[in-house]
Amino acid sequence: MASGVVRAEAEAPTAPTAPPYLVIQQVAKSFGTFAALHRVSLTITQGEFVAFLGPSGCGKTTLLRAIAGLDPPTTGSITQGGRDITGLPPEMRDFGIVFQSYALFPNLSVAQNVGYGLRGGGWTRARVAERVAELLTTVGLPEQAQKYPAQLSGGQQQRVALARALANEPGLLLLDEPLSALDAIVRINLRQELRSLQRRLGVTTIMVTHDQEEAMSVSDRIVVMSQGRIEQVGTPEDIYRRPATPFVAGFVGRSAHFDAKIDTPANMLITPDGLRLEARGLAHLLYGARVEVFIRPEDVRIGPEALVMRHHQGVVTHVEFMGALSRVSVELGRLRLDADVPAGMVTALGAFVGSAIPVALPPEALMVFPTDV
Ligand SMILES: Nc1ncnc2c1ncn2[C@@H]1O[C@H](COP(=O)(O)OP(=O)(O)OP(=O)(O)O)[C@@H](O)[C@H]1O
Repeated sequence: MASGVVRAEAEAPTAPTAPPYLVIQQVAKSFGTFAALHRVSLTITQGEFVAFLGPSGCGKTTLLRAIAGLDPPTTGSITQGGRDITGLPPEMRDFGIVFQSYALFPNLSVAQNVGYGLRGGGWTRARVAERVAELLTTVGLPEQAQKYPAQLSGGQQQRVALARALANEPGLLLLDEPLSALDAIVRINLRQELRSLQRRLGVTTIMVTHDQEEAMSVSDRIVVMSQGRIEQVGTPEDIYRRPATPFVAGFVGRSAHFDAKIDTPANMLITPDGLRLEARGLAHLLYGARVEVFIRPEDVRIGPEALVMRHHQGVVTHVEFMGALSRVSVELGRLRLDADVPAGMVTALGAFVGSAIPVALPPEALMVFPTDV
C-alpha cells in the first residue's frame, strides 16, 4: 500500500480510451450565503458508472440536481456530449432520473407510469405498448404491466421507476439514493441488477449514495465529497487503498487513527507516548513534522505473525465475533487498534481478553498524512 503523503489532484485522470461525456467545470452553488458547492470540477466518460459518496449534507444531491438542471449552479459550466447545458431547463436535457422515493404516479398503472414520458413523442399507441413491454422485461417485471404502484413491493416500484427513467433512451442516468428505502437483501440484489443493466445498455450513470459498500460494489469510479468539495476521484480500490486525504482515509472503510511525528531516520514515526513505527514514503518530511496516521483492521498483525516483524507488546481488550472474521481490539500504550483475523484463528493467535500479545503495524500499511502543510 502506498502512503497517502502525496495529496492527489482532486480530479483523477480519466481513461484515455473513453471520450469525456459530462464535463463539470468550476461549478459552485450557494443557497443565500451558504455555499453548498465550492468550485467543483469533474469529467465523466462515456458509459461510466460513477458514484457520488459522502456524509449527509456534503453536496452530493446539490451536484446531481445541478447536472439535471433542477437547481442550476451559481457559477461554472456543465457540458454533456459536447453541448453546453448549464442554463438549459430539465426538459431540454437528455437524462432519466430515479429518486429514493420512487415518485410513481399512484393513479396510473405500471405500464402507464413507464410510458408516461413517451406520450406526445410522435409514437403510435402500438409502438408505446411495445416499448413499455420491452422496458418491463428489461427490469424484470414483464407480468406486472396492469398493476398499480400500491400493489408492488418497494423493490418492484423502484424497478418501474428505473424503466420509466430509461424509456427515452437517455444519454445520462441519474440515480438519487435509489436503493436507500429498500431492505438489505432487496437492496443488494437490485444494485447488482442495476449494474449489469447499466453495463448492458452502456448508459453513463451517476448514483448519489451515502453507503460506501454500495458505491464500491457498483462503480467504475467514486467521487468522495465533503463540505461541498471533492476530496478524491478514483476507482473503488484507489480510494480504499490509496486515500488522497485524511478525510477519505477516515470516511471510507474502517481504520484506527492516531497522531505522530517524524523521527530519525526519516522513515520512522514516533507517537506521543513514544512508540516508534516504521513507515514508507516519508523521505521529504523533516524531522519533527507532525503527521496523522491511519491503519485498517485487516492490516494490523497480531500473535506469531507479528513476532517475525518489528513488533510491540499489546494487550487484548475485546474480541468480537463477526462471522468469517473476528475483530480483536488491542491496546498498544495509548493506541487503540483493531485487528481483523479469520474467526477460527483467534485461539491459535492467543487472542484472549486481558492477555499480552505481539502487535505489528506493517510499514506499507500505514497511511500517513502531514498535518503541518
Ligand atoms: N434549497 C436549499 N436551500 C438551502 N440550503 C440547501 C438547499 N438544498 C440543500 N441545501 C444545503 O446544502 C447542503 C448540501 O445539501 P445536499 O442535499 O446536496 O447534501 P447531500 O450530500 O445530498 O446530503 P444527504 O445525503 O443528507 O441528502 C446541506 O447543508 C443542505 O442543507
